[in-house]
Amino acid sequence: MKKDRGLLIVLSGPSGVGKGTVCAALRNHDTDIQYSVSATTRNPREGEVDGVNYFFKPKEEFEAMIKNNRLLEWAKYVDNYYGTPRDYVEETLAQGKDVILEIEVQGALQVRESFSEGVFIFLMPPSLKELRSRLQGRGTETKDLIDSRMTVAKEEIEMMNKYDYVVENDEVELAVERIKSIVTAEHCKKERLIEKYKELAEVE
Ligand SMILES: Nc1ncnc2c1ncn2[C@@H]1O[C@H](COP(=O)(O)OP(=O)(O)OP(=O)(O)O)[C@@H](O)[C@H]1O
Ligand SMILES: Nc1nc2c(ncn2[C@@H]2O[C@H](COP(=O)(O)O)[C@@H](O)[C@H]2O)c(=O)[nH]1
Repeated sequence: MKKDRGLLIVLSGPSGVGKGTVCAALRNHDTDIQYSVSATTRNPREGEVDGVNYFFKPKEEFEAMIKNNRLLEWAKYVDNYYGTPRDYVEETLAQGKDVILEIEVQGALQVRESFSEGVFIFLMPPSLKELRSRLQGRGTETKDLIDSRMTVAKEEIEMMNKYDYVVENDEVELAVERIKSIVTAEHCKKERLIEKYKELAEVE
């Protein structure tokens, strides 16, 4: 029997809302979701590992990836490039496995053009004050960079109506449960199942 394609899940939300934290918690649940590793030109943070957190690339190499169509989407975000390697996503979906992309809004809108059947989730902070406090608490950016990220955050929040679902990340485990429920519901959508059960509907 032909294997169904996996579901493409796009998780966006302002920097510091907790996308990485929620995805890390989701990995502790038995979901079989695969995680795409992005490429970026930004410098690694303390503890980040090349090939695990990101593929860290020099600008020229990233631009070559764009030119050679090796990215499913890419965007410039606060002075650095970020992008999703195409092959991993396409191969994993073709194997019937779900893939999650943790990306900002410009990239998500590009993905929407080629994967309209994907599920697009926007993670929301309880408030802007809490968002700033999470960014400050993470301690990975200077005050100026936090200000730049907060400016982009407000623009991104204005785009939440472009998404299929909005999930508040008030508590990590609650956000994880909400995302798991969305994924389960998407798997039960009739558009995904009509083809699979077509034969059962035929009269004997
Ligand atoms: N529900 C939550 N309550 C309190 N703190 C949280 C919550 N979720 C995440 N955090 C904290 O907020 C900070 C930012 O989280 P995280 O790095 O996961 O955000 P992000 O959205 O992935 O950011 P970026 O887009 O910059 O990669 C971290 O210090 C994390 O521990
Ligand atoms: N369009 C894309 N955005 C991405 C990708 N990988 C990460 N991101 C987003 O960039 C910002 C900043 O990330 P940080 O690690 O420097 O804090 C954040 O919103 C990420 O979600 C990608 O492949 N494409």
